[in-house]
Amino acid sequence: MKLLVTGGAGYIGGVVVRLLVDAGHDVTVLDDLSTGHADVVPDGVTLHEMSVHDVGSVLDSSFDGVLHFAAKIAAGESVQFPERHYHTNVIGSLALLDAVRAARVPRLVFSSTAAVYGNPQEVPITEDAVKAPTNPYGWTKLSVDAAIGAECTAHGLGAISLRYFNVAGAYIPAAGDALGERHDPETHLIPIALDVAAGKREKLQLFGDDYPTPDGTCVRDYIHVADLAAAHLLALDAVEPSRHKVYNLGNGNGFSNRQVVDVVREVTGRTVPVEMAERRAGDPAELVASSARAASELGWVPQRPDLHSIVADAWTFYQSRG
Ligand SMILES: NC(=O)c1ccc[n+]([C@@H]2O[C@H](COP(=O)([O-])OP(=O)(O)OC[C@H]3O[C@@H](n4cnc5c(N)ncnc54)[C@H](O)[C@@H]3O)[C@@H](O)[C@H]2O)c1
Ligand SMILES: O=c1ccn([C@@H]2O[C@H](COP(=O)(O)OP(=O)(O)O[C@H]3O[C@H](CO)[C@@H](O)[C@H](O)[C@H]3O)[C@@H](O)[C@H]2O)c(=O)[nH]1
Repeated sequence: MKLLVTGGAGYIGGVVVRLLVDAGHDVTVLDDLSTGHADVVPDGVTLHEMSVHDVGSVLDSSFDGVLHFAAKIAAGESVQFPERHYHTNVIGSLALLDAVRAARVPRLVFSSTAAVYGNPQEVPITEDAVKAPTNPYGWTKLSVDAAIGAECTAHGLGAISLRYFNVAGAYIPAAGDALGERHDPETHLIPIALDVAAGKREKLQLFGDDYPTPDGTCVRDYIHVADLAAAHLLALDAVEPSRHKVYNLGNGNGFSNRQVVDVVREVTGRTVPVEMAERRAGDPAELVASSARAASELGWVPQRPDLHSIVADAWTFYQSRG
């Protein structure tokens, strides 16, 4: 298939691009490089360095599908600067839908998120659970999911929203460069804890220990970036015209922030000094996925569900970067 990948120079999009190219697809990347890196895009893949707001100048009827990763991603930032998230995630995605409609592109795979659920009434969270985001980031993704659903009904688009839980680890291929998280500034728990383990930061601040969880810190479900990326290829094949399908992607195992730090200590063999800090505004207490629907309908089976292997791959990548 001829595919456009927005955000394909980013952490997750970059791994998906690699898998798509390996599977023989003809891939084009659109990315403004605001958080991504041009060197992630493989040789032979065209990179349009531009904003998703201008995607109409790139997309034409020769494309068979779009995978839409380009977004602002940090939930905490979205509380402080909601306008950034609405501008990129909502207005940018609406520009994409306009371009998809104009060019009659038949397939869309969208990066949605566990953040659409907010504080769940039950865990694990199924796709039918109540959606009550606790931060603007989650609201932007929920509103785009709704816009995509309406687009499919009205105009025949076939789309899949993949609701990722916490993506972590690195893609370590047998040949070629490894791909991992390179956000600047970094906001995610695991790469920050690795920075501390490596001595690049003095200590890790843990945001809140008074949540209604077993040890008081937030609980998340970590999914290996390579497992997550594999789901996108399955999704491309599962798209059906005029339908919008939604799948949660996680391992179904919750780890508290303290437990994550313990795993980082075990994997690295280093000390990770921790300092308790205030809650980070907008954080839900617990996000753990039921991915039963993705298993039964997409045939998706994570190959690296163990948090130790996820952190070990992140650490291998971290060390490879010196
Ligand atoms: N990382 C996670 O744990 C996680 C979890 C759930 C959902 N997601 C979603 O997955 C997607 C990818 O996340 P990621 O972790 O790879 O983040 P990332 O920041 O590494 O990648 C996002 C990419 O989009 C690009 N981009 C941002 N704004 C753009 C714009 N206006 N126009 C064009 N390109 C733009 C960036 O340069 C970057 O390359 C996002 O949509 C995010 O919301 C991520
Ligand atoms: O220095 C830090 C960084 C994070 N945390 C905590 O660690 C947990 C996980 O935070 P983080 O790694 O920032 O991820 P989330 O805020 O859970 O969000 C990620 O996972 C969501 C899906 O669950 C995605 O939608 C988001 O895009 C992605 O950033 C939260 O309780 C944070 O408060 C700390 O305590 N200290």
